[in-house]
Amino acid sequence: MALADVVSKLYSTEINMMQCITTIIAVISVSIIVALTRWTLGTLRPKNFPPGPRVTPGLGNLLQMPISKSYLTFHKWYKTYGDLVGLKVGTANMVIINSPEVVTELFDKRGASYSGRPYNYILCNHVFPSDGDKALAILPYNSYQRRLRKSLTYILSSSGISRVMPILEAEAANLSRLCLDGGDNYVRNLYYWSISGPLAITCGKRMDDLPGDYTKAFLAAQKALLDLLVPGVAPPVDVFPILKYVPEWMGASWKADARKAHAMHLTDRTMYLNYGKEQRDTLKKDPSSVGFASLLAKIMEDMETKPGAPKFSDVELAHMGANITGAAVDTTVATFKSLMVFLACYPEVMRKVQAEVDRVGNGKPPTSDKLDQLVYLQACISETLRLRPTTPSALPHTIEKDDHFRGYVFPKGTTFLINAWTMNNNEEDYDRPEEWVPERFLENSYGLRPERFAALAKAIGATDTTSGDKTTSQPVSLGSRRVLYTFGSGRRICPGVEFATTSLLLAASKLLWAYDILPPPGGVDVSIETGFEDGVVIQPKNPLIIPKLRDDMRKQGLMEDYERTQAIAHSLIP
Ligand code: HEM
Repeated sequence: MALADVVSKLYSTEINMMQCITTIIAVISVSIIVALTRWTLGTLRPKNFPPGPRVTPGLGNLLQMPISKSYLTFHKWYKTYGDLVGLKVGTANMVIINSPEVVTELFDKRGASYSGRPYNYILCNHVFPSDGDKALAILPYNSYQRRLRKSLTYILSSSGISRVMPILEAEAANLSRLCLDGGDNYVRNLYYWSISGPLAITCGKRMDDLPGDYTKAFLAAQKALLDLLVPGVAPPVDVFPILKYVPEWMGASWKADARKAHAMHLTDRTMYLNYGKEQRDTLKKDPSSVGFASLLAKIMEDMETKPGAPKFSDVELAHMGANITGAAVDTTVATFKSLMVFLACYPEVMRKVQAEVDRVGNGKPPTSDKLDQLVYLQACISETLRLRPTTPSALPHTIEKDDHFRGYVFPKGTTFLINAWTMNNNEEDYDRPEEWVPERFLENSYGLRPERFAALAKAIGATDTTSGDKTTSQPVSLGSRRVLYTFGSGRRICPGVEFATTSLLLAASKLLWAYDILPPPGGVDVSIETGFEDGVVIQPKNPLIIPKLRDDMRKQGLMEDYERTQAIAHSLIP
């Protein structure tokens, strides 16, 4: 080949290469422009979407999204925009619901569509990566979620609560005994109490039989998980999916954190499964040796003996036990801490509660069969859940298909938040909503302004039976309106409502029978801005109240109550 031919060939190859590179660059540039344009358009407010703060193209409302005490910002937005506030979180659509009527219409009446959960990439892919390996609270609304939830009725329905009541009572009596340390280990004791009930009823193991540092291990695992949910701490991979691909060595340390959380939770739920199997084996060998079959042992028995019983894999059973405890502990402890702080802050209310528990207990700590007589204490718990709703925005729900409401359009996949904070602070509904006034729940079972309650009752044709003796107010249903929205609503409403309120009533009544609740040395701060933590649940920054024995006779009374209830619990779970 002549030199000229070689040069010309090389030259034309170079031209081809150049053309090729230019084409690739052009294709990449066009793809980036298309992707950016689509992203930017996706961050704009959809047509007929509820009003909300102005969006920034490319970011939506991300710049305005609060990362701390979000409910306070949501409340300001409610005052500007009303019952429904529409937001763009990146390209995702979010609607905040601020009124009970809208919650009823959407979550309750249209529950079949409004019961999904947003997909959380970190939890679903890294912490709980395999199928069936998912906490109930994050499962999509599907047949497995429904089967799992239904199985909980064995311990969480009204009859389930009666079944587990002796165990809950024993754990409440134990909390009173632990407080004989004068409050030195108050927070640790609260966790011990709140873990012990769910643990015993799900897998048939008492806390006393576990290694001494289990509370610590449990809390470390909870923290590892919750840290991955706190905005600002965890990276927003659901908003910017590209962040998923950032390798660990380039700063994506959340991947290591998620692995750690996965390992800790795997150890925990394996423990539940093994204890459940242990109890099932014991029951098989000698059914009379155990008085109470735990949730896991009962499901295993049903799977073995009843042909049509729902089937669960070992992974699913392990999750079931551990998840119940996980969902119960932080919420119950936070509510209890808030209740005690309010009682310490309002000694006159504490005295009224003590008068009630003394009357009901008749010389002893109140027993579980008298809980319905603790009307004033129940009012204090309801008022605490109103003023400091433990989960102020509940958990998000999503819709599977487009929907229309009041002229608005909600595109498929929109996330909805119940803004319990705003509903609980609504001035039209509540007299002096910013104050802790348990008496409002004696006026009527909803704690509403009397005239508001009467108007709502009239509107649905209900009869007010609360007039007369205010200390024995009869619950009057206001149709489908819930007393409070702190536990969410619709088909994903907290299944542990009765368990939580029963545990709180038991523990608080026994504690107040035995102790005065004194404020910590520096006093209590009940201001939401300065006195309460900024986290996944609302709880006091300084919960360290001082339980002071009312008199020495009460020590004897609480010890007798402890021994009596322990003997019963021990006969149920030896
Ligand atoms: C004061 C205590 C508690 C509060 C404030 C609370 C609050 C909530 C809220 C707001 C939800 C989401 C509801 C929704 O999506 O509409 C929820 C879900 C859940 N709660 Fe509770 N909870 C408490 C105690 C408990 C207890 C004691 C248990 C178990 C014994 C429990 C088990 C669950 C479970 C399993 C879910 C997930 C339900 C599902 O996704 O279908 N909770 N809770």
